[in-house]
Amino acid sequence: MQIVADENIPLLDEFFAGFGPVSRYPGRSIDRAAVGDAEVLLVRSVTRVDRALLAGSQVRFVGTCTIGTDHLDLDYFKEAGIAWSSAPGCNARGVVDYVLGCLLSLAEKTGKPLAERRYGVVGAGQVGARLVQVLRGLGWQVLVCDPPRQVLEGGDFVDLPTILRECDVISLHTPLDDDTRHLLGAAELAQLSAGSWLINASRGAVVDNQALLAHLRGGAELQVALDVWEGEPLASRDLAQLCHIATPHIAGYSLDGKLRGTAQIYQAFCAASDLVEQVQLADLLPPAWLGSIDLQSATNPDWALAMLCRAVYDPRRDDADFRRTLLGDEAQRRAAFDALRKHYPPRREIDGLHVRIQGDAPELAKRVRALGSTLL
Ligand SMILES: NC(=O)C1=CN([C@@H]2O[C@H](COP(=O)(O)OP(=O)(O)OC[C@H]3O[C@@H](n4cnc5c(N)ncnc54)[C@H](O)[C@@H]3O)[C@@H](O)[C@H]2O)C=CC1
Ligand SMILES: O=C(O)C(=O)[C@H](O)COP(=O)(O)O
Repeated sequence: MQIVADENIPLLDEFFAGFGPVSRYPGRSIDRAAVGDAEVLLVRSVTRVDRALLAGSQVRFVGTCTIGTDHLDLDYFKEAGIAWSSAPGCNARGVVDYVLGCLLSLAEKTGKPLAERRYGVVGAGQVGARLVQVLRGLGWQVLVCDPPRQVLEGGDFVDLPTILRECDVISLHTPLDDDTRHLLGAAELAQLSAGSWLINASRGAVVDNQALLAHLRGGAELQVALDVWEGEPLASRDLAQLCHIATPHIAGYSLDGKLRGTAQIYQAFCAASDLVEQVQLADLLPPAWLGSIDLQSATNPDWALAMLCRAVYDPRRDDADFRRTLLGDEAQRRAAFDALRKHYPPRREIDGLHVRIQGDAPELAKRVRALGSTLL
């Protein structure tokens, strides 16, 4: 069985070489010629997989080692009888860690205490629901907008206009589809109150980038963190320069998340092919890099929160790396966007931390638990 795969999928050999030869290509170069006689196609988010790519091919299974599926033509897969799988939730924690890092940085820039903000999470699936759990665990006020879940479950959801009106921090975590394309356009941006913060780590086109640029150029009092861009790998330089945090679509790039993505596709492929799984992610995942962290009971809880998050991940490093690439011409900027992603340094996840508190410190313990870290 021949397998064609994006070269940026980690652990390809460990999980897939047992099934047949694996040919690797840059994701944006996977075309009909590359697919050739392959029966299995393994991609990331940058390969559009549709009729144009697959019609007449031997491909019977498509796996995307990502959460998002907007690059897949699922209607065509159904029509053509092609089995497929994404990797739901694989890198959700990485995105939560990214948002936490953005919040810490925004709080420092603006001097606004995080506990006094009201958070609006738009899209409460694998990423959004985890984020809500962390924010509420910290004792912060959170409103949640998720119309599909609201229809199914009822419960404590609000609509988008309420989020725009009542929240001063908005974090977007919807898929990209016909309903969410430009979910935030000029009209919605105009409803944000002065001093708001906007974070988008979903897909670029969930926010109308031109409208956002015009809004910021018009002097809006809005702080923005963008990980995703319309037109990737070419991000708007003008927009990036007006953002407080600008990164090249790496929010979910934790090492654990990437490896989980491959493992989930392997599991889905085995299930679709009636094969018994032979490889376990637990045997391949490196051990935690930080031993336990000891905190004294007198430690300032807010300092501890920032220290624990940043001990694992700080998006300001990714922002700095990305910002240095913005001066190039368009071809250089496209290449740099992909290169930063291809050579992304490994990072772990905040909930992998083990923290010991010396003495009784309920506020400290609350923060450690809220982060999902283990309290020893
Ligand atoms: N920047 C990055 O590195 C990453 C980005 N993503 C993006 O984040 C998106 C969300 O990821 P997950 O939470 O894992 O997906 P998910 O599918 O688990 O959850 C999405 C949620 O959005 C809700 N939703 C759908 N339409 C909505 C609307 N119009 N308004 C509000 N909510 C709506 C759904 O009901 C669902 O609960 C992915 O589709 C992907 O595009 C995911 C991982 C990493
Ligand atoms: O999982 C998703 O969805 C994402 O957005 C991934 O972080 C995208 O990673 P690549 O597939 O673009 O490497």
